[in-house]
Amino acid sequence: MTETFSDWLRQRSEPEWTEVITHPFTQALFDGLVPIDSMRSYLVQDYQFVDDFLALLGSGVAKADRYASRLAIAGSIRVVTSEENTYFQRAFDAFGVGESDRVSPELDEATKAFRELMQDTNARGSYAEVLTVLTVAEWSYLEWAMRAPSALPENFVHAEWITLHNSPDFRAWVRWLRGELDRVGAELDERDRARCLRLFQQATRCELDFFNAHWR
Ligand SMILES: Cc1ncc(C[n+]2csc(CCO)c2C)c(N)n1
Repeated sequence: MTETFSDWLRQRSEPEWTEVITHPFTQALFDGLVPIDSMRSYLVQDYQFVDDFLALLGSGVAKADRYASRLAIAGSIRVVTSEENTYFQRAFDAFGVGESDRVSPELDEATKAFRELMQDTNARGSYAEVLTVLTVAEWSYLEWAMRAPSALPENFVHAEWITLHNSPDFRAWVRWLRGELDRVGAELDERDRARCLRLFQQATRCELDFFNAHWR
């Protein structure tokens, strides 16, 4: 078989997958044309998303079947809690986002749905299922960001949101994540593969709804 498990999952998540990675929000981001209010609310909601994402990475560390995998996931936790966190703080400072919107904003339906999916997977999911949800979130972001032109928008809030997601380090992390999902997926029986597919499709739908919530 030449088709990998991650390719198999993605192909069965069309057309939503392609709608995510070519979303008009991302095109407007490249052109520096996302209105300030949309970018602000998107990042306020995304910061809440990142909280559960971080918990899910912790679940991956706990559930991994070998030390090398725990180390790789722990390395990504370091990025989310350092570079990525300072980006949010600087963007919030630039937009004048107050404390309550940083810590406990009212959540959009799309944010709630995504958080529930991550929390359920954290509480009940196998290692393969945790990897599935992590892979959708990271791979889809890499794929839209790889479509960016070399000339970046002027505003750092827009420009860094692109470069965070297409840097060589981020590419290497996504490559590792897919390879890990392929490795673990190869051992699964048909029923467990089908469970991963359902989750992959659900997470892709959540990504699409998340962009849509901030786009007109
Ligand atoms: C809705 C939504 N989906 C995916 C990501 C991507 N993402 C989530 S946490 C993180 C840092 C991990 O290295 C990245 C890139 C996002 N930000 N928002």
